[in-house]
Amino acid sequence: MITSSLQSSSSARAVSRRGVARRSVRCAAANGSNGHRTTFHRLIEENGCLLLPGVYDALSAKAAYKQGIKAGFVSGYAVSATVIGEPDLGLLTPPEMARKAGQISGAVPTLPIIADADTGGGTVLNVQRTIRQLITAGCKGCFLEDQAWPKRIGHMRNKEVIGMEEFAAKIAAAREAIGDSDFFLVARTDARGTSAKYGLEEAVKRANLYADAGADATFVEAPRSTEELAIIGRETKGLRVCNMMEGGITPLHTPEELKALGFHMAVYPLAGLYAATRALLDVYGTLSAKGTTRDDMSGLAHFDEFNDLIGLEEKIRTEERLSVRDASDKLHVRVRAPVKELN
Ligand SMILES: C[C@@](O)(CC(=O)O)C(=O)O
Ligand SMILES: [Mg+2]
Repeated sequence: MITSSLQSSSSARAVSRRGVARRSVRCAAANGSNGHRTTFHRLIEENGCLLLPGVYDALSAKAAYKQGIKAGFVSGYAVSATVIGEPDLGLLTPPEMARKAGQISGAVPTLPIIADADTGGGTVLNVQRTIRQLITAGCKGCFLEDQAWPKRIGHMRNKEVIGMEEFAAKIAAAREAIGDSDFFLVARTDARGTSAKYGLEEAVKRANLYADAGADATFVEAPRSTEELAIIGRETKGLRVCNMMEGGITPLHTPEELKALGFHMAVYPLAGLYAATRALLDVYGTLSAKGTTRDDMSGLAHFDEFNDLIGLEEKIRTEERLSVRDASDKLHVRVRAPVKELN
């Protein structure tokens, strides 16, 4: 049976012995693991259960923000697919993720983002470098997972996890790298999905150890039923993340339903990617078959709608404010009048 007494397992004690401070249970989103309040603690407090759709580039982030989304998840699965055209099997590198996250936060600074740090890229040293790169890129948090290399998609078979103490040390390393930065650390365990080897009990045990090691929230990946979600909501400490992947193992729920089950963040990592992919397949199929889109443009954004989304008018106004037109109506950079010399 799963009970919270698992929290005092010998593994947890071993990590504490190594100097990782034991944290008290955080029922509400009041403060971060090191006592300070991050953007994501505030957002969770304001929203109860924060909806976090996946965004994978500047455009998808702009679309999400325009539709009233308050925060985004930069999905490793989606960035791997869109940047290098590869499945989410650890081929995307941490600097590639940081670069994409930086483009997103630069384009939509009003949309706080949490990036997928996957396994952190190697040892505790790689984890610290990855965290610092994500902070520099403007991210407000990350997910770090305990999968063994090579990592796999959370809802795939044949996953492996590293030792729980080894991963707790990575969480402690991440916490140290975060310092006082406004950065929310989510510890993910993939133990539930390791077929015959481990089950939900192991995943709960790991989540609690990772909370003790310094994570702001925990994320048990790939629960198989609403009953399992309820167990995670009851048996794990502190703030909890839930992954809602269309076509995955876990039944889909709204943030309100997940809140009632004890969760604080509802991630829909692939909804945008899958919607865009459907639209691309459809329009290229139409072009391939008919050679034109003129008969049906219902699946396309309108010219004006698109230009509005990416802020064309505002850029034109800025350009005009900072430029002058010559006699032939060409724009030139406005040159400041020379400062009058004082004698
Ligand atoms: C959430 C995810 O990590 C996919 C997964 O492994 O479940 C992502 O990259 O979107
Ligand atoms: Mg991922």
